[in-house]
Parts: sequence; C-alpha cells; structure tokens
Amino acid sequence: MFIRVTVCFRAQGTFGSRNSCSVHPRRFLCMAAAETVVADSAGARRRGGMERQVKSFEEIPHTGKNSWVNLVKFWKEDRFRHLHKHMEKTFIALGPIYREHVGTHSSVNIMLPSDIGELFRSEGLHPRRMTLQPWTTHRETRKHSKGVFLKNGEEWRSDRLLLNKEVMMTSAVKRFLPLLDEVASDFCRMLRARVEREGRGKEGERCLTMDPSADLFRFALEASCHVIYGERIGLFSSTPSMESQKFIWAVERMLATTLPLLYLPPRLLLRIGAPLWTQHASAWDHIFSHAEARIQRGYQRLSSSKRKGPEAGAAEGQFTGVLGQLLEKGQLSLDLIKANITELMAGGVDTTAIPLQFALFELGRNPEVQEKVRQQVRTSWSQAGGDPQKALQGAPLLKGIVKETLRLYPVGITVQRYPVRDIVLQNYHIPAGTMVQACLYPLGRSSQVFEDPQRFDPGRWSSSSSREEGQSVEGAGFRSLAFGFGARQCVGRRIAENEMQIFLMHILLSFHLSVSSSEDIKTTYTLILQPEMPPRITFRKL
Ligand code: HEM
Repeated sequence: MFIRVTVCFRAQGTFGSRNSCSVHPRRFLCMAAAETVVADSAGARRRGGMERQVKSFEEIPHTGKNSWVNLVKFWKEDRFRHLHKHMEKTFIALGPIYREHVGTHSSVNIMLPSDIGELFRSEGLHPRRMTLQPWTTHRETRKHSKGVFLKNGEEWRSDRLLLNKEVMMTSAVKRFLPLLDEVASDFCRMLRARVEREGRGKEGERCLTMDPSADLFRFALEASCHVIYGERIGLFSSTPSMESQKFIWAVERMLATTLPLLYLPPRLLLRIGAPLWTQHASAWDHIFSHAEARIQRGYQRLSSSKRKGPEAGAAEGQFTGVLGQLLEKGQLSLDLIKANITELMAGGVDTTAIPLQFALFELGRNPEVQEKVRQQVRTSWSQAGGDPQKALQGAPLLKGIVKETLRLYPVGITVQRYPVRDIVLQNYHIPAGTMVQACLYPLGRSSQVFEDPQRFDPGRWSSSSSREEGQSVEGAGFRSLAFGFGARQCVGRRIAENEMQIFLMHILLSFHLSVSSSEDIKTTYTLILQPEMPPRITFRKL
C-alpha cells in the first residue's frame, strides 16, 4: 500500500440534508437495493419506463454542516484512530452513502459493490494528489513530488506500465518468488530454533507463546529488500543492524504522523502542527536516504559491470532485484527510478507485516480452518518438487486466507477516486471531481455483501463458492478491493500477495498455531489498520 493522502478543496455546495442523524437503519437496507445509474442530461433516471428525479448532491446525508466543528469532534472523541468504526456506525445510521466534511477534508463515502463499480468505471488517470508533499519546503519530497505525484494522465500511465513489467506481471512474479521463498523459509528456520531454545514442553515438541509483531516487521523488510534491491540485509541474525531498525522506525513514524497532519490546513499546520511536521519530514528524510544509498550502489555496480563486461557483474540471467532490472533496462529516468523505489520500500513493510499478524491470529482461533489449509498445503508442497510457484498454485486456500484477512482487516480502509464525469450513486448526483471514498472496512463486514461476514472462511473466495455467494448477496464483483482497482491499483500487489502466501505456507508446514483467547482483536487506524495490542500467538513445532 502507499499513502494516498488526498484532500478535496472543491466547494461542495451547501449542506442541505436536515434529518441525516435520524435516518432509521431500515432505510439503509432499502436504499441499498436501489441500482446505480448514470444521470442523463435531464438529470432524471429511467427504470421500468418510469422517470425518477435524481436527487441533488446537497441532499446526500451528512455528518454535520460545519467542517471545523467536525474536526474538533474528531480530535475530542479520538475518531481518527477509530475512523473505520466511525464509518461503519455512520453507514448504519445514514444509509449506504454519506458526505463528511472534517477540516480541509471533504468526501462522499460509499460501501456497496454496485456503487463502487460505478465509481471505478468513471475514474480517469488522475495524478495522485498528495496533500502534504506540495506544502513542504523539504527538498527531497519536493523532487519526489515532481517525479511521481504530480505527473499527469498518459505520462504517468506509460511510466507505470514500465514499472508494472518488473513487479506486477506473471514473468516478474516468476523472477521474485524464489527470493521470497528463501526469506520465508529462513524465517521459519530461525523461529524453529527460537522455539526450541526458549519454548516449553518436551524436546522436539516445544511451543512458544509470543508477540510476533517485531519479527514480522523484520520478515517484511528483509523480503522487500531482497525483492527490490536484490540483496539480503541480515535481519534474522541475532543482532540486526541499527540501520534496518531505524528504517522500520522511520516508516512507522511517517505513517503515524500523516493522518493528523492530513486534516490541518497549511496555516494551522505551521502553528500547531509544527512538531508533527518536523517528525514527519525527518521520517521521510530517512526513508529517502535509505533508498538513495542503495540506488547509488546499484548504479555503481551496473556501471562497473558495463565497463568490465558481463562476466564482472551479475551472472547472466541472474535476477538483481527490481532496482537492478530498472537500471539495466534504462527506460525510466534515474529520478523516476529513485522515486518509485522509495515508494516501493516505504509502502511495502507495514502493509504486509500487519495483515500477517491478523492472519496468524485468525488461523490460531480457527483451528479447523487451519488444519484444512495445512492439509492442502502439505499435499501441494510435496507435489511441487521445491517449486514455490507450483506449491502456491496447488494451495488456493492460501490466497483465500490473504483475501479473507484483508476483507476483515483492510490495511487501507478506503480507496479514493475523483470521477471524471458526473455520476449517480444511490440516486444522488455526484459532480465530476468530487472525492468519493469506497469504505472497505464496512464493506467487508456487511451482511448485505457477505454471508455470515464475521466468519473467517478462506473457502468463500474459491470460484465455485463465489458464484453461489454472488447469487444470494449484493453483486459478486467489487468485493475484494484491499489493493484498490484499475490502472492505479497497488503496484506492490503481486509482491504482497506472494510474500504473504509463501510466508503462511512455510509457517503452516512448520508450526501449529493457537491463541489463548478467541475474542476479537481491537483495532486502531493510523493510516493503516492495525491491532491496538499485537495478538500473542502460540507456535508449536510440528
Ligand atoms: C497487503 C498489502 C497491501 C495492501 C492491502 C495495499 C493496498 C494498497 C492500496 C489500496 C493502494 C491504492 C490503490 C488504489 O487507489 O486503487 C495501494 C497503492 C500502492 N501500494 Fe500498496 N498495498 C499493499 C502492499 C504493498 C507493497 C508490498 C508495496 C511495495 C512493494 C506497495 C506499494 C504501493 C504503491 C507504491 C502504491 C501507489 C501506487 C500508485 O498510485 O501508482 N503496496 N496499495
């Protein structure tokens, strides 16, 4: 994931709806049944020969007229940290579409797949609008903004297509999957040794109860570096380097400081947000310098191998990481390579480490599911002859675990778009350019969209059950959107999916997982959704 920090400064008209807070939950259900249509020129919509007037934008239910009063409420009630719960409650109160105005931030929020489908169909190739980047005088982020964030339409798209070749396409997955496999199996080797050393029980059957969050961060960083830079950084050693630890801290600080800064206008930011801003900028500094150092090294390596001939560099055909590939092909400018590599590094650690915490927890509290997946993994692994790609293909429930985890705990709780043409959602007119958010947390937990939504069931994503489910619940498409959609979807998607699946495969082959309490984990939102307290997991050696 990457932080798509977006603010819409458009005047959104007056706020006309009066009774928004008194809407009964039942309205939610009947509104949800309404189909989504595009407004015709007369602003009317036709259904079964009848014409119904499309309601105006101002009539969309909202959470309060005054955006500054709302901002104060958000601060006072600590809603930023519980934004996902706030959204869920607001949809229940107001129906499947509502407007929200908080400080400088204005959005229309939606949660039903049919509306989300309509939204995505009307997306253009907008540049990503980073609120914070353009405000800063920070040299590196400015340069970076020019390189990636402020690029427009087709120019952005052609760069993105070049990047996709190295990270999204099947041929790219084939190149980097063995690297992820190596890191995941090393991780399990390290964990087995630790369980043997520190665990309880008889030798050979030891189990260890622990909070795995720090280890999962190390795993995700080691895996990212291996895929992106083509190098291991030794995080599984007993004394990982201070540099790596500092990188993890910087990413965490950057994420934690982004959300509060996002809702402040520049002038207020300078007064009351200055300390936050300083922390935010210095976190970015660190992330940039981390990438910069590696890019320099990669560039020098490439130049020297060009000077000395191919035998001096990497062996022919050897994968030198995404960075090596981009440098070697030389289709993107060096500045763009830097910007993209920094984004991949900054966006690729917490985003996979945190869902892995949730996945281990859900497997621990659902022992039957765990056993079923393990059986499938064992069979597939034994038939794959050491080929990680074959092993994953033969165990589709692993993919189901990733989807199911992200359904219940979407890392980014919204996907945002500015439609390029006027659209109609839930019979309300949405002008082009409005910021519309698809709210993934309420979507994933809605009984209108998923049967028995609280159940952790990786099998629900298999093609046969999806078809069945599609018949009984709201539209079968646009339900699994944790990585976004379309041209602008998560560029790290294939890395993340494969990294998580291969990790879970090795864990299930090596350990039985359990948890002491099957109570739900409390979650908090700090630009990404995470557990308030990391769950403790018991790993028993198999
Ligand atoms: C479970 C893990 C992850 C999730 C759920 C996730 C989710 C997302 C989402 C929702 C978006 C916005 C997509 C849209 O607007 O349609 C995004 C964008 C992005 N993600 Fe991820 N992500 C994950 C892992 C990663 C990883 C591992 C990387 C890097 C290796 C990464 C790098 C990025 C980047 C660079 C973007 C911006 C793409 C662009 O706008 O061009 N993400 N991600």
